[in-house]
Amino acid sequence: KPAAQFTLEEAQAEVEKLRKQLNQWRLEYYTKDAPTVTDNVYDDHYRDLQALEEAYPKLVTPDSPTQEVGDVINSDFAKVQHPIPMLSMGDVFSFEELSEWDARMQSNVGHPVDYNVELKIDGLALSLIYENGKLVQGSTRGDGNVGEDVTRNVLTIASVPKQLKQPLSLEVRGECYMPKAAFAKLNARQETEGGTPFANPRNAAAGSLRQLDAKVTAARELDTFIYTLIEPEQFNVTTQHEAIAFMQALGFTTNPSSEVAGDMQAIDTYIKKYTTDRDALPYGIDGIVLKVNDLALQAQLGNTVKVPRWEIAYKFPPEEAETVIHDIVWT
Ligand SMILES: NC(=O)c1cnc(OC2CCCC2)nc1N
Repeated sequence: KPAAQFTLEEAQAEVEKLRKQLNQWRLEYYTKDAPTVTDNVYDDHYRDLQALEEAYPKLVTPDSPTQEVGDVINSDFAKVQHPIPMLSMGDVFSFEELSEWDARMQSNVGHPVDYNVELKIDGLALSLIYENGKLVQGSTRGDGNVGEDVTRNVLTIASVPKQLKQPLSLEVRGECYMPKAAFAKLNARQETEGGTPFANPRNAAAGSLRQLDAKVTAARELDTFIYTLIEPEQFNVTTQHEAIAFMQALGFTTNPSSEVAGDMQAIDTYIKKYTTDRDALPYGIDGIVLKVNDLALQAQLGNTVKVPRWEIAYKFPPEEAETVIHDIVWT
């Protein structure tokens, strides 16, 4: 029932129940990568707690999941400070909202803006740092400022170049994901060996990358799509589309489906294409990402505390989780 219909006592009891339940689910999700509920169930309970905390602010406690930013850091990993924060993305859930975002951008900037449109790979964010072309560090996003050092695990991922084609010192970021076929094989093996099957490829990728034993990671057939070049001006790269080509030329795996779009018509076509093609892709996507293509303009627009102003994610409606898992694992 709506938060406003709760008395303070009822709200107190409900908030405590929701907080305990959500923190238990967070623990499963972030430290054991084996959640017992789907993301939608988690999100619904989270929104109920948020509504009650808004109605009764004095019920908010520091340990409430609404007060925590980003991933829970697994203390077994060494910590890594990200020199440039790894931000998450604002997201919209309809083409209309996306068009409104675009309209605000165009009026903000005062002239037509080109976007680089990319598939939103459903994995976990990864940072890779190279010195003179040699991979020296791999890390997770963590809370955006402090992540986990997963270098040993990253060295076992075939698509991560250990040595770049040029002896450059740079940082790139991208998505670590588990291809659908690898996910099906893994869950089938989990079933036969009495392990816990993973709910979806994203959880499987997170659980596989954030393994303390790199040999386990090596067996999980993880893959990557790299999409961000840090400090591109150092390499005279001026657009996001160019940055992807530059990183591909160095040996990184980049997603072949990114393209420059000059208007919402082109973006609508892209969204329709990948809404249709989604199930046929060999990897999971949960939407598309629009980025201002001109990197100088991105820098000018800057970021809010949590998300860049120059990009937005359009999220597809959640597909029937059971159907997806059923298609992949048991047919
Ligand atoms: N999951 C993806 O495929 C994806 C995620 N993030 C980004 O961009 C970063 C750049 C700064 C904040 C988000 N691009 C993507 N394609």
